[in-house]
Amino acid sequence: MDGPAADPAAGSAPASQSGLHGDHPPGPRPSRRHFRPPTTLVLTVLVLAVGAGLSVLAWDQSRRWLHAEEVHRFSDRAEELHSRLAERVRLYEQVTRAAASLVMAFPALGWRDWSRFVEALDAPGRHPGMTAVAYARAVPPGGSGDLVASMRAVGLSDFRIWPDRGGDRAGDGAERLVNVFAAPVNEANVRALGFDMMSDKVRRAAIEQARDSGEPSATPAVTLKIDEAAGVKSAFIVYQATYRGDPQPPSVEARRAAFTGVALTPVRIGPLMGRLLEDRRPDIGIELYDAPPTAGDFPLYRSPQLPTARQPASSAAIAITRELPVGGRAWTVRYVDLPAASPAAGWMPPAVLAGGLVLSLALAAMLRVMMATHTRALAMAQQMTASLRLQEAERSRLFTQAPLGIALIGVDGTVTDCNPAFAAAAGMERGDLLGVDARLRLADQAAVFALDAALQGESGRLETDQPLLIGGRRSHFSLHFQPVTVGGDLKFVLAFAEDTGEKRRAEQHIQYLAHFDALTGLPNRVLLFDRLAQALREARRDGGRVAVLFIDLDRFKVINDSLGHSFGDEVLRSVAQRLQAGLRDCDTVGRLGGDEFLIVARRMAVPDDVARIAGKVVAHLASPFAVGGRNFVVTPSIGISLYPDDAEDPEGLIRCADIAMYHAKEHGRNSFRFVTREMGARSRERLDLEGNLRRAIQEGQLFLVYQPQVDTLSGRIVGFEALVRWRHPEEGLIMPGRFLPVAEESGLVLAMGDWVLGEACAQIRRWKSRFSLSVPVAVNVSGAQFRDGQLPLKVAHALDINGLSGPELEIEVTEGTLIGDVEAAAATLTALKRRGVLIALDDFGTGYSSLSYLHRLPIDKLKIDRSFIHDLSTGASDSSVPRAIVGLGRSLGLSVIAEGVETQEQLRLLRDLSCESYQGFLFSRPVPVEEVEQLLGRREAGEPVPA
Ligand SMILES: Nc1nc2c(ncn2[C@@H]2O[C@@H]3COP(=O)(O)O[C@H]4[C@@H](O)[C@H](n5cnc6c(=O)[nH]c(N)nc65)O[C@@H]4COP(=O)(O)O[C@H]3[C@H]2O)c(=O)[nH]1
Repeated sequence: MDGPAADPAAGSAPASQSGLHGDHPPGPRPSRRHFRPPTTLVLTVLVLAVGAGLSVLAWDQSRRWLHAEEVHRFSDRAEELHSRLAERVRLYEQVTRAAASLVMAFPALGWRDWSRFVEALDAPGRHPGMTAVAYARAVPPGGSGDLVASMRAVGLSDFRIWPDRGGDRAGDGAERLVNVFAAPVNEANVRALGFDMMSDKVRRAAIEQARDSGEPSATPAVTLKIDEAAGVKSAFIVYQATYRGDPQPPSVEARRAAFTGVALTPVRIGPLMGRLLEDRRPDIGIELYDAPPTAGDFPLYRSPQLPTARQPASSAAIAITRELPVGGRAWTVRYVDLPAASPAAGWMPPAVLAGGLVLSLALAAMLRVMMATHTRALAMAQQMTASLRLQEAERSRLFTQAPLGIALIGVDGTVTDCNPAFAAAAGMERGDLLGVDARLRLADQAAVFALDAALQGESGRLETDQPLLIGGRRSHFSLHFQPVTVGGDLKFVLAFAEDTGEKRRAEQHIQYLAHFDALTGLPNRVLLFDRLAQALREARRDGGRVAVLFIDLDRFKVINDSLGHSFGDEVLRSVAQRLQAGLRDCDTVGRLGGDEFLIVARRMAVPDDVARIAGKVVAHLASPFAVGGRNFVVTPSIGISLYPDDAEDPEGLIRCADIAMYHAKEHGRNSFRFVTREMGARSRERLDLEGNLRRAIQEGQLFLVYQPQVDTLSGRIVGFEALVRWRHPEEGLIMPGRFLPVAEESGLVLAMGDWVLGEACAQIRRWKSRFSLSVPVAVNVSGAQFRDGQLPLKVAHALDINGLSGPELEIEVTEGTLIGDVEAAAATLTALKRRGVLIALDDFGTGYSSLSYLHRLPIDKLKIDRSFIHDLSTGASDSSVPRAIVGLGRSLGLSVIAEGVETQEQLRLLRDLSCESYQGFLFSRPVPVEEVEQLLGRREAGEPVPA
């Protein structure tokens, strides 16, 4: 039935898809060579460097661009300026030419005409720098006198030709060219009249040039005669020759021959340039040279903003040099950009640089932040990858180590993967399971249906008691099929298998424990209540009666305490068996806890039926039990309640039966009682009593009475027994028989015992001092007090604070108190004895055990229980027990006292038995302190006391 062999590799596809069963063991993967990105710092520096480089480039480019722009702008301005300068110079030439034309047109032109002509021209006003428009007449050799005469004739009386060249320069025959007209008329111009132009070499050259060319001709830079006093050199003079006859003779010779003089216009270059530049911002500087300048040349003009020749010109300064034709000369004009004066976008390159640098910095900072973010993201990604790997490994581990069986079943129904838990649940090897067709191998048909449904896309669960797979081991399994789809397509089915067999058994056990008593196997309180409720429902329906029998084992606590708990447990098991044996099937016996059992008896017709059952229980338990090699009898006290007579619900019935059980116990044990109305009331009273007793101890409502103990022969008082009483504020005197059981059950007996001990010792001290009391006073100590472990300490304390040495006090313990743990009892008694107190064994003869332990205990006195004394007088039994006790005491060296002696007859018999002392109503009832004191007083006085 293994089916076709499946390809395990193909089969494991879903597993690898799901990643449940990874091939790789968890742990670090083989390391790979990773591209290590440049560090953030390197990249940042790189970006910063590139950014700075680009910024510098941009700065340089913008600087160049600005420069080009500036050059362009500057050359425009320079060209414009140059053309204006050229225009102005041309105007000077025209004015000169016009003046020459005037002379040629009117050779007889007078001084006044000239002046009018110049005024009309408004030469100095319209032509800045032009100081005058003048005319110098050629004076042939020897002609100077005529000229002077003619000039003086027209009113220029001071006219003379100057400089004096020594009468036509020693007859050099040189032609003179004398300034005859100069307008406007002013002092300077008039002073210049008569000047012989030819006397100056520079001027003569220009004049000859003008004469020979017929064109305007200019001098190089000269100092005008009018400026000589000031020494200003920067001026030039434009000359235009005048001819006789033909205004423009055709040849040089003709021109020389016809030459009559020159019109001239002296021009100061400063004003000329000043006017030229005055409407401009000082953004351009001009240097004017008479010829192409060579190093060290002094310019005709230099703008004041320009550095002087001594100051080095900025190499960066933009300059253009142009040639300017001036009266046949070629001036050189150098235009220089004045960057300081130019507010052009000089800020731009630094701004570009600064901006670029700032941008680079910002970029670098941004990059740094981005890189940091990137690094963080990378770290996070690595962390996530690591955690994903861890998860994957965890999942894989989970799959393999999961206690839940998990299998992956492919769409064709074959097992493609499974974990060890699934294989274990199936009882097969994992390898044998892979490739198996699950639908053919599932043992439970319901599981096959569920798997089919899962392969159709429907999940399903089921529980099965059959093996998981055919041939597998049997248990109880919980199966769950879960289809896994991706995008609506079924990929595989997950099968979860849990072996719940163990769990089920545990649950069943818990269920059992929840309803059955682990010790006896009987139904426990829960199940008892359930059965009782069920029985009540049935009785309600059928009208029958249900009886509840509350069984408590008499003195079981003593058995348990004295013989050990395992012994007690054995007794309880034996009791349980006997109780069960005697009942009908329809009845239920259960254990409520401790030594309490409950019987629920159904279909009771009359109370007698119940009584019969109770009687049977008593009878069944009557025969002795043999446990741990001992034979002993366990008697029950049974309380009975009936439905519907006493109560209608389980709680009520059990409470009633409980109350009745207490009554059975109080009235002789080993018996049963039906509950009565009065019993309920008493049970409530019991509860009230506990509360009141608590208050009584605190509020001092307790007091002690003392019963004398008397010598049987002499009748002398040999001691007293202190007995506690309760004076209830409303109910009056309450005897210990009523409140002691409550005190013992509630634990109040400890506080009460402390009080009794303290009070008795205090009383002894008082009597000792007042009556020289020499007999002991006995105090009863309950079992709880005795087992408390504190008794020797408490006794010592009570003695100490009252200054008692010990023998004044006698401690009475019952035989039952001692037999539980003889060793411990012996230790406590020894401790008491060591403190000097006397020990009396109360109720002696009623105990269970043999008297063998007596010699091991430090006891002083045996008290014969009063039931034996009572029986003595009634003749109910012989005197063998008191006799034996007296004999025992004697043989052990113990004194013996009889309790409850009421009659002379009893006293007589005791004397016969040689019992030393007695106490009882015959001599005195327990009496209050005052009465004791009367007795003591009389005795001290030597009076006889009643005997
Ligand atoms: N019928 C009859 N009874 C006689 C006669 N002579 C004495 N009795 C009574 O017998 C009881 C003697 O005390 P018990 O055996 O120690 O029995 C005591 C004792 O076991 C317990 N008890 C009393 N006082 C204390 C106490 O202070 N502490 C403790 N732990 N138990 C106490 O209560 C029990 C009952 O005490 P009481 O009611 O005082 O009852 C007393 C006393 O009144 C007699 O001639 N005839």
